[in-house]
Amino acid sequence: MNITMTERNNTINVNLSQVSEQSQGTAKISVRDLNLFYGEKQALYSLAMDIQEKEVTALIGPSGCGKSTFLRTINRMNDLIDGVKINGDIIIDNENIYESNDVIKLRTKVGMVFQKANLFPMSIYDNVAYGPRMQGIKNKNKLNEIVEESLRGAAIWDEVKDRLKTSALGLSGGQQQRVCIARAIAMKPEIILMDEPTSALDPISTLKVEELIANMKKDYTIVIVTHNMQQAARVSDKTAFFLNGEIVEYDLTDKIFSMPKEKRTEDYITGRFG
Ligand SMILES: Nc1ncnc2c1ncn2[C@@H]1O[C@H](COP(=O)(O)OP(=O)(O)OP(=O)(O)O)[C@@H](O)[C@H]1O
Repeated sequence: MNITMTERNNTINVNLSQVSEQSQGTAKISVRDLNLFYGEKQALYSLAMDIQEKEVTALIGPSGCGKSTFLRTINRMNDLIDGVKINGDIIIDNENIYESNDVIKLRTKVGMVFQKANLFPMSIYDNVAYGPRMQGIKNKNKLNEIVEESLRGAAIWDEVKDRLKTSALGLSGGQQQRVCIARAIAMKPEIILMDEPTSALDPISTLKVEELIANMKKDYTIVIVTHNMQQAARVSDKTAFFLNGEIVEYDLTDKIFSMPKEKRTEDYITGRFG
């Protein structure tokens, strides 16, 4: 850590009082004084937030403000980038993920869905069964069960059940994205990170994915980056507004969109910049 204990305790006290207003349910993810540097360039500044269990939390803000960078810290995807330095804490279920070396376990618990569907050039079935097979599950009936359950969970079973053995790349973009969600679900995660999951989709597919997200929150804690403010308003319980690597405001989505406390939030959501 780059900061002394005294400074650090002060920071934590300030941050805890900031987040206490937002905390209502159980925090699944607690972020404390999180800073991230790409080489010399700082991209995240002293972030603090509690993300509640089985809620949808949206991250909004203009391009380059650090939303995706922050999202990737939650399953340590930034560790794969050269020259990244991170300090501060992310606590998931009472465990500081940056103090544990079990990144595989973390990424099983914290699944991710990307902007563009990134299915493997293999069948729909094999795409969804890929992760469970890598975890050592070989039993055919068990795999069948996981594949069906995951595709149902991603609201795409009925559309693909008769073509499970055909190439996943033959599906439409919206269907591929729901198979990506099924692939994430197949790993039985508790948290699902979504980085602009509908930005490459048409409006109808977007609505399907949004409905899916709304249904999924009974089972999962979801954190979603979106550029689409209507989408944040439609799908999320809480919204964090990012600007220049900082969280300007984090609150109930209804409040952020109807009565933001900060002028900068208001300017952004009313389209004055970004
Ligand atoms: N791999 C990287 N190496 C160096 N700098 C990076 C890297 N990835 C992101 N950055 C920088 O970090 C800052 C935050 O980027 P990030 O992609 O997290 O923002 P964002 O809010 O998700 O943007 P967008 O909405 O455009 O996706 C930007 O200045 C970006 O240029």
